[in-house]
Amino acid sequence: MWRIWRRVGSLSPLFSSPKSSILRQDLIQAPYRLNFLGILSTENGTPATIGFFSKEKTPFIAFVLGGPGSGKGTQCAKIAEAFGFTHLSAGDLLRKEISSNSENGAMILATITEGKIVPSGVTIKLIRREMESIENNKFLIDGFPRSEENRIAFERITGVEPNIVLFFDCPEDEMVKRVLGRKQGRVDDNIDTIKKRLKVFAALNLPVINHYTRRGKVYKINAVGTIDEVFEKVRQVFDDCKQMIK
Ligand SMILES: Nc1ncnc2c1ncn2[C@@H]1O[C@H](COP(=O)(O)OP(=O)(O)OP(=O)(O)O)[C@@H](O)[C@H]1O
Ligand SMILES: Nc1ccn([C@H]2C[C@H](O)[C@@H](COP(=O)(O)O)O2)c(=O)n1
Ligand SMILES: [Mg+2]
Repeated sequence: MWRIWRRVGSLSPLFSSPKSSILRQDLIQAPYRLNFLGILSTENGTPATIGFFSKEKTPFIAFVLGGPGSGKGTQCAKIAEAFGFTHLSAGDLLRKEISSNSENGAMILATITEGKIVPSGVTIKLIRREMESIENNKFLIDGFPRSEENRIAFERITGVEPNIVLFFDCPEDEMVKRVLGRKQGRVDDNIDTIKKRLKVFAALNLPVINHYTRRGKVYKINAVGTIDEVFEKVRQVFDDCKQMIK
């Protein structure tokens, strides 16, 4: 089983307050603490790593990034069908939390309505829960990481980096047009929130894409064109990566 949650490295004793994050309660069985960014650290403040996966069974992970309305969800559905991936949308998982009246529902709703980013611990917990419950070794993680804080927290907690990162590059006016035309009743599909989301994308998500570009992991796809035209470019990426995908 690749779904083995194991501890990597030796870590110092926990000191914590009782009202702690979901991360510590649910992800952490051993003596760690969270720093002010919500990132695990040891007692002396150095980042700690807890692996999600056993080495032999680490899944193939593709992060799927792009601005609001760039077509991430649309293309992920097609990739999942054509290449047998499980599609996990961070936004969909957060919306499900809102509709299930979970303890974080109100906070998530307020954050999404403002076009801001939900704390990493909350989102990673939801992603982890899905990855644990699904028997697949190929995951598309859509809309995550949205910020360097998301990215660093995920890498520290899982001990892995994505195998590849798809970046759907789309002009802002096209993204606005698509989001306003979506008509799925999303609280954030209005012009005021879209403007905020575009700003958050440029300020917080582009640095993540730049980081993975430096790591040689980014496949930048021009998202302009019909859905099928864009998918042909995506298909080429996955065909080229076939050897890497178990
Ligand atoms: N290539 C395309 N051409 C025209 N419309 C598209 C294209 N791709 C997706 N759309 C439409 O644009 C809208 C937004 O697409 P989608 O939901 O896939 O974007 P997204 O990147 O997941 O956005 P968000 O980050 O807001 O979830 C949908 O209504 C979708 O049908
Ligand atoms: N990693 C994430 C992903 C999503 N969110 C919040 C903020 C987004 O505006 C909203 C909708 O996501 P989408 O469906 O557009 O991918 O969900 C977040 O806080 N952190
Ligand atoms: Mg989406």
